[in-house]
Amino acid sequence: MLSDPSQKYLPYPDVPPFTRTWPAKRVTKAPIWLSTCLRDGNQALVNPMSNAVKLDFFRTLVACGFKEIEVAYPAASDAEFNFCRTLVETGEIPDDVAIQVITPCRAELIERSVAAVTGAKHAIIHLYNAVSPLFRDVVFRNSPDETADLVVRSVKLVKKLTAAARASTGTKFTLNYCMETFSQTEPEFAVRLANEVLEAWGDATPESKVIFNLAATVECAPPNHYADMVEYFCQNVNQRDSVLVSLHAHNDRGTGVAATELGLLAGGDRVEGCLLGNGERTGNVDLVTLALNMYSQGVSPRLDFSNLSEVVKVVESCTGLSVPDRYPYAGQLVFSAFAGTHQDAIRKGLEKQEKRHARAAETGEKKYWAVPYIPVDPQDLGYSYDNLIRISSQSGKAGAAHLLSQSSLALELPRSMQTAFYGVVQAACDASGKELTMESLLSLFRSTYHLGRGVEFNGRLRLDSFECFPSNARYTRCRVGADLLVDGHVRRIDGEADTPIAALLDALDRHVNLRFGVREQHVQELRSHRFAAFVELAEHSPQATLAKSRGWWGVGMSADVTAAKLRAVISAVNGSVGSKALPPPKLVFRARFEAAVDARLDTPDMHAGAPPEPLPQTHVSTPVVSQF
Ligand SMILES: CC(=O)SCCNC(=O)CCNC(=O)[C@H](O)C(C)(C)COP(=O)(O)OP(=O)(O)OC[C@H]1O[C@@H](n2cnc3c(N)ncnc32)[C@H](O)[C@@H]1OP(=O)(O)O
Ligand SMILES: CC(C)C(=O)C(=O)O
Ligand SMILES: [Mg+2]
Repeated sequence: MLSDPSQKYLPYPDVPPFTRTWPAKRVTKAPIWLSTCLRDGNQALVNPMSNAVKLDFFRTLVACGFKEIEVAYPAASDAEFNFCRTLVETGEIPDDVAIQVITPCRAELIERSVAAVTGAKHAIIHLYNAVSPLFRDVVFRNSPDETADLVVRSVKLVKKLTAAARASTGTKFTLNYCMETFSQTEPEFAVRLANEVLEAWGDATPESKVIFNLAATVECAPPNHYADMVEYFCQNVNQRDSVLVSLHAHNDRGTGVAATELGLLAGGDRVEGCLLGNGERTGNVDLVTLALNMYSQGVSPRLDFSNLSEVVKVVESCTGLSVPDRYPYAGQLVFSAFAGTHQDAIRKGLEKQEKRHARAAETGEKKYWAVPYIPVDPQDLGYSYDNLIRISSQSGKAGAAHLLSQSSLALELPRSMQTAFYGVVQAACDASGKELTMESLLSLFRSTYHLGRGVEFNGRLRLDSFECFPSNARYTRCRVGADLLVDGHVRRIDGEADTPIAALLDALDRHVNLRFGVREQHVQELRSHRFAAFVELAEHSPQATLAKSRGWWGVGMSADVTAAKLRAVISAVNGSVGSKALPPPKLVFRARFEAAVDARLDTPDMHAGAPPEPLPQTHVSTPVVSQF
């Protein structure tokens, strides 16, 4: 049992009264982004990055579009200092990118930090000290006045050193003063410090602003509190138009992103954070999530994550950390649905959207994204739709049907066949307790419907070859003759009816003693002039009507539509016979039957050219011979 927290933890204090406006606002433009992956992120790693690795990371940040990058804590080590010098001296830094370095309020460390970046086109000196009561008391043992004095002295030193460096090299310097632990500091004191900094710096203007970094160094309150602190600061700091308010959230309560989003509503102009939320403890705020949250609201973040998996790879290999599967946007599983009703909605959403986009292309309207459960188009981030739907025991018929439609077979199963196949899929998933991959799904489909590799049947019954003829002069009846392999033995069968399917069923009845009726049938035109036929057969029995007796679906594919249908019949029959013993062949007066048919074909009408009526199911205007 947890102990009584009211005896141990203090809730966050109230912000002094002010006119709160942020709840009614919206973010309509991207902030200035500052990546601190190479500093705040790096200082939190078990094994900090080498300079070679940092350089790779730096290049990735530039490629993503960052214009401000914190590259080091130069006073920490020679390596950190040298990294800055390498960047400055080798021309690695694009002209439109400013590098930032951080320094505590200690004279010798400030000097080293300014020296580290002198010569760059634009450098930002990030000066920090913790200012909350706890830190003033415990770490610095300073009063508020002593704290302010330390800050003012340090700012003046930065000003002096940067002015000299600018005079000798032309480097443009910007001051970024960070109140470490800002979110736990008395709001009035934070404003006082900022105003003293503005005075000490002296020349903040709208063209050359001072940055105030308002750090939630440790996230100790809900995001609305951070937003209140930020808005209070924005409303009370002097020279607001000469100030850039920078947000620097950590994620101790898991709400770093929320705090930053609310902080932006509250007046934040700039955001500091790390790609994918690396950083001490639970990390810095994640810039990928923030940027893509903005993107999915129709606001350009002005950062490029169109190849997000590449960014993930770089971050993982540079930091040695791994991105969890459920991580927003970047995780392996975030664009995958396993649950049946989600899959159904996604499938319907994609279908409907395709039609909507086709109409929009004609009318010139915008092609908005609106797919249930998928807030952002995975293709925008460089992913395909291949993983959108994955099959497990939690999936439904729509999921398996979607996968089949996306598979190499490209089959669009009729709705009631989807339900039938779903039962098979569910049984397989239940038995294995695992995901059914696309490959396993295809092999389950092939074995269920007795489709061998390629086009061959692998059931007990197999059509080796068949002929289909019109059997009367009006083309309203046809005859099917076939070599049927039954358990490896060829039986010559033939039958007659008004469609090829019915004629084959007639032949099966006559020769194999199997009686079926057709409950449903569908034909799908596939790519490259091929057809898929789906047929549901039901056993004809004196006891049950067709509608009530058990059904078996079959599927057949061929370049010949009649062949596809007849194969579908045999596929369904194979499902029905399973391993049951087959009835012996019936005795047929074959010679007499054939003679009768031949006689009919030989009627004068046949040659006189009476206008033929199309057959109801298929056009068999000339004899079709299909070899399997
Ligand atoms: C929230 C953040 O991310 S802040 C950034 C933190 N990052 C780092 O610390 C990484 C790099 N740091 C380092 O390499 C080292 O800490 C150094 C080189 C900066 C300083 O090293 P040391 O001189 O050995 O000091 P140490 O690391 O023990 O720091 C503690 C001292 O710094 C003081 N200090 C801490 N922060 C600050 C600050 N912002 N400004 C001035 N002094 C500070 C402490 O009060 C303490 O002083 P004390 O020894 O007089 O009591
Ligand atoms: C020192 C500042 C910038 C910081 O990293 C923090 O407060 O979290
Ligand atoms: Mg930090």
